[in-house]
Amino acid sequence: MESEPVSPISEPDMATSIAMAMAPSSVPSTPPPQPHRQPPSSPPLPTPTILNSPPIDLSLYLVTSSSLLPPGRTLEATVEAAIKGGVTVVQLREKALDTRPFIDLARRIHAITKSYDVPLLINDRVDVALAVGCEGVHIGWDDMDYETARRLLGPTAIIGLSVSSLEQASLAAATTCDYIGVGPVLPTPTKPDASSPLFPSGVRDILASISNTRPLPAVAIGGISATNVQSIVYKSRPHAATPISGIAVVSAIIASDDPESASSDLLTRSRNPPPWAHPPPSQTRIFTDFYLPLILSHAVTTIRTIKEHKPLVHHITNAVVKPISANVTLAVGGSPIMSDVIDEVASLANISPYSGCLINMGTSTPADKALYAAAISENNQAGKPVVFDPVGAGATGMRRDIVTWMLREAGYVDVIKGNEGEIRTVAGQGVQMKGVDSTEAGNLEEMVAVVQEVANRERNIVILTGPVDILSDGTRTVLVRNGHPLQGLITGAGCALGSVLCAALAVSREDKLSSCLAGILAYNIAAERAVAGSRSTITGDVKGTRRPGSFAAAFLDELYEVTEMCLRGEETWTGAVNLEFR
Ligand SMILES: Cc1ncc(COP(=O)(O)OP(=O)(O)O)c(N)n1
Ligand SMILES: Cc1nc(C(=O)O)sc1CCOP(=O)(O)O
Repeated sequence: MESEPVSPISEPDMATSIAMAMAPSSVPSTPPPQPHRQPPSSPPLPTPTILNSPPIDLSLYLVTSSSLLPPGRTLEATVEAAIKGGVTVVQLREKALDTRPFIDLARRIHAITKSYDVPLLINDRVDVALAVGCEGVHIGWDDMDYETARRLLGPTAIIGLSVSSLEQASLAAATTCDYIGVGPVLPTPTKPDASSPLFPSGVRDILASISNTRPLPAVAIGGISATNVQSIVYKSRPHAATPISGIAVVSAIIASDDPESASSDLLTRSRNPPPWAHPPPSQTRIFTDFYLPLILSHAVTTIRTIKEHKPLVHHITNAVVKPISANVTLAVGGSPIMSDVIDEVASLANISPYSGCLINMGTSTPADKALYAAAISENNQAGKPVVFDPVGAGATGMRRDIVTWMLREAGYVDVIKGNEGEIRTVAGQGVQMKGVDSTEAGNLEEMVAVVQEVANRERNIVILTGPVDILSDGTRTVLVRNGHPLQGLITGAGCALGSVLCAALAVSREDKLSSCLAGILAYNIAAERAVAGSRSTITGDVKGTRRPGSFAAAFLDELYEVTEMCLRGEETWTGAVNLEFR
């Protein structure tokens, strides 16, 4: 995250005494040690007549709430520990305090923040900020209006505004405020009167909406913790617009028994790209017809790597498809394990350098959410891929709720794979599925647009399976016109594709779209070969089929054959590939 310089404030001079009171504090001659903090990026302002505030480092913004302190801890000790851990701004937000004790507490906290050269802002109360002489305030839309606050506090004070909607973003951008607090990102018990959660995609829309008028420095706030911070920072980053400058938290630091470690952990995670992040487009394969030979050659290499590394595929899947999923995983060279035990997910995510987790919602109940959350979190932290199959997503309200929760709150899934009805549901369209099978038959161009939209929103890979499979990472899109209708007549053939995708990503994640394409191609060409009949490299037989029962067996055989060819470096099977790049 980059720290944005604050725009010049062109207010007229204010009453000197007020401005003096709000001038940034001077740095003590011998500041205490600051293990995680960088030196201030510009010297403190000598007089209040200078109209430019120094840049504020919003990287890790602590908002206080004494009511959340663990028993025996003081706010003073917590704030100091948090600053030592890397907090760059402190906001005193003490809703229960009357004016006199609020000012007393603010003076004590300011003495600490000043000694570390960290700005102290006061929540809502311009009068308290003036009384204490701290660096500024944070105000919402029910508090004193911005222009009055600016007039009282003077041009050099830091003033932040809350933003919960596009409308508030545009109002804030029309002021000379120094930053915005955008939230709540997720539901949070810390602020029961907060408006509806924005989720990372809402934060992204807000940042994008002001990017052409006034790209204000922004912190995301609400429900942010060590486990979700990377996902929030990653997913909230807009394309071609300034990303958030930092994160603001209350409970993740204030309620911690070790606020110094909690702060340094949050700062490290928020600054470092998550292990599952997409590489920039310049580092991924170019998807055009010209590069087809390279794309196919890479597909062969990916499948060969599955055979070589035998990745563990942790299936959290429905009972109906477990046998075919295990058989398909074995046929492509992976190692399947079926486990729905929450206590095992951490071990399974870390058991091997080559592993991944497939979450299939076929027979989900709300009680499974804890298992899904743990599996996603452990695999995210281990940098292992998660493939999500939202089976029957549009069939019932319960399934829709699980899907919404999975994508908004549970963490990051690398791939969402589903049929048309499922992907439309994930996109937020009010599709009513009759069961797990898609009854939609939309226009291809529109389906391509839906896939691209969800991939952009989730910043992951989205795969819509059907007569034509559509894959996209939001930037590159490819249509696969391979496969056979008999695949639709075998229970679990769709679900078991998730096993292959997971195995491919477990061994090759530098370009996730290419890895998924490799898995789909091997899978669909195997289906075509099962119907057409091919000469077995093992027995020499040629035997095709047009009936589902024998197709199931022939399909497994061909999947094995195709992937064994890859192991030998043979690319002939790719001659049947039929792709269209968009
Ligand atoms: C950094 C930051 N962003 C938003 C808020 C919310 O402020 P507000 O809308 O004034 O609500 P209360 O905090 O007063 O409940 C904030 N405090 N800090
Ligand atoms: C103070 C505040 N403002 C919010 C907003 O959406 O404007 S959410 C919030 C509370 C954030 O607390 P926690 O980090 O414990 O979830």
